[in-house]
Amino acid sequence: MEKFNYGMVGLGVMGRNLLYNIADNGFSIAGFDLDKLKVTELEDGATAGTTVSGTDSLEEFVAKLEIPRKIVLMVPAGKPVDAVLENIKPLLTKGDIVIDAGNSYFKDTNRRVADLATLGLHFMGMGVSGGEKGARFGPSIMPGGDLEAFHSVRPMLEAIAAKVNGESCTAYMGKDAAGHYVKMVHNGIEYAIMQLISESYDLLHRGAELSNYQLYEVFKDWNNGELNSFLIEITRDIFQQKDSVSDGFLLDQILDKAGSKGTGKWTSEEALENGVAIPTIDAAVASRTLSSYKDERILASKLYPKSEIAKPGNTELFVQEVGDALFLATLISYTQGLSLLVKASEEYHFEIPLKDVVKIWRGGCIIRSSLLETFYAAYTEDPNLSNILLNENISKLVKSKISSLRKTIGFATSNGISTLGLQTVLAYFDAYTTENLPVNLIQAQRDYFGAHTYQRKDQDGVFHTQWESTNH
Ligand SMILES: NC(=O)C1=CN([C@@H]2O[C@H](COP(=O)(O)OP(=O)(O)OC[C@H]3O[C@@H](n4cnc5c(N)ncnc54)[C@H](OP(=O)(O)O)[C@@H]3O)[C@@H](O)[C@H]2O)C=CC1
Ligand SMILES: O=C(CO)[C@H](O)[C@H](O)COP(=O)(O)O
Repeated sequence: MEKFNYGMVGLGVMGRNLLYNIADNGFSIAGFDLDKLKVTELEDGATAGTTVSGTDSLEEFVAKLEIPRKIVLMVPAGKPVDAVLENIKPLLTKGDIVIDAGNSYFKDTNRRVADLATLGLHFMGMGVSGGEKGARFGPSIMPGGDLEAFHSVRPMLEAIAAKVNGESCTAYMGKDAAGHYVKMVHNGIEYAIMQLISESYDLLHRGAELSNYQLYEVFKDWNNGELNSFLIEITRDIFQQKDSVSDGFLLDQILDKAGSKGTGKWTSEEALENGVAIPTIDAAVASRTLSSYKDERILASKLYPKSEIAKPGNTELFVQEVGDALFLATLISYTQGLSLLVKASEEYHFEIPLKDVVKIWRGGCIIRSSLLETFYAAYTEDPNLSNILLNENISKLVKSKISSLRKTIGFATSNGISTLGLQTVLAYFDAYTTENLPVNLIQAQRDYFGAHTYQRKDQDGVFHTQWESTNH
C-alpha cells in the first residue's frame, strides 16, 4: 500500500482544517484522533481527489506513514502533547520528525526537543495562526528549531501558508523553541490589539452613543483605510450580527467576562523575566482578569456611581480621533511585542529574524494588518532595529497621531470610561521618549533605606550616601 506523506494527530478545529489544507496542496495525509466520530467524518469532509485517511488506532496511523515519518501534532497545549508523545515515541524510528503546531509553552518545547533527541527523533515547535479559516485556506506559520527537519517540511509549509504579494507567510523563526516563542508574542500582541479595539468600541458606543449600525459603518471605513486589519474586519462584522434567540444584536447579549488560554499571561511573564517593558500587553491580560470580577463590579458600580457621560461636541471629529488613537496604540502594541522578541532572541540565542517575523505576520494570522507592511519596510532598511519607534518613517506616523491619543484619553478619563490599554500606550510612549525620567529619586530612596547605591551623571562609578534625616 502507498504510504502517506504526512500524519496529523488531533482532528479538532485546527488539526482537521490544517490536514485538509495539506491534502489540497497535493500531499497525502493520514489523521489520528482518539475521538471516533472525528475520524469517521474526516474523509467525508475532504476535497474530492485528495488523499486523506483517518484512524483512531495510533499503531495503524504510524504504520501508514512513509519514512522518515513527518507527523504534525494539533492537540491542546500541556499534558495532551506529553500524552501523545509518550504513546507515539515507542512506535517511531530514528530520523522521524514530530512537529508540535499547537500553542505550547516554549519551555515545554525545549524539554521535548531534548527528550526526543535522545531517541534520534527530530522535534520542532511551530506556531500556527489564523483560526479555523486560516488553517483551512492559509495560515501564518512560525516554525523553529531543528533546521534539518525544517528543510524537509519546508515545501509543504510554503504551499499551505497564506500568500502576500506572492510570498508565503512562513519562514524559519530561529533555533530551539523560537517558533513557539514568536507565536506566544504574536498572541500577546493579539491580546493588546483586541483590548484596544474593545476600548475604542466603548468610547464610541457609551461615550458618543453610536448604535451598532453606526459602529459597523465606522469600522467599515476604518478597515478601508490605514487601520485595515483582520481584527478590525471581524469587529465590523460582529456589529451587524443579529441574535438568533432574541431581538437585537448578538453582541449586546454576550456576557462581559473575557476568557483566556494562557499565551497572553506567558508573554507578560516572559517580559518581566527578561526586563522588557510591554505594559499594553500586561494591561490587556489584567483587563481580562478584571472582567472576570463581574459580581464585584456590579457591587462597586452601585457604591461608586459615575456621573453622566458628557457626549463629545463633534461626533465626526471624535470618531476620527479615536481611530487615530487606535492606530497609534496598535502600532505601539506591535512595538512592545517586537522589543520582547529582540531581547529574547539575545537571551535564549534564538536568532529570530525580525524582518521575517513581520513579513510572515502580514497575511494569514490574527494580527495581520496593513501596518505590518510599513514595519517590513523598516526592518528591510535596518534588520537590527532595536525598537520600531526609532525608525524615521514610523516616527512621522507616530507624530501625526499622538495628539489624538492624548485627546481620546482625556475624554475617557474625564468621563470615567476605563481605557487601561490606551493609557499604557501613552505612558509607554511618554516614558520611552523622555531623556530624563524621575527615577533619580527612586535611586535616592533605594540608597537612603537600603544602601543600594546609585550612579551619577557627572562621574563614573557607584556611590552611596549617608542620607541625613530631618526627623529630629
Ligand atoms: N482554535 C484556534 O483558533 C487556534 C488554536 N491553536 C492551538 O492549536 C491547538 C489545537 O487547538 P484546537 O484545534 O482549537 O483544539 P480542539 O480542542 O478543537 O482540538 C484538539 C483535538 O485534539 C484531540 N486530542 C486531545 N488529546 C489527544 C490525544 N492524546 N491524542 C489524540 N488526540 C487528542 C482532541 O480530542 P477530544 O476532543 O476527544 O479531546 C481534539 O480532537 C491548541 O494548542 C490551540 O491552542 C492555535 C491557533 C489557533
Ligand atoms: O492562538 C490563537 C490565535 O492566534 C488562539 O485563538 C488563541 O487560543 C486565543 O487565545 P485566548 O483563548 O487566550 O484568547
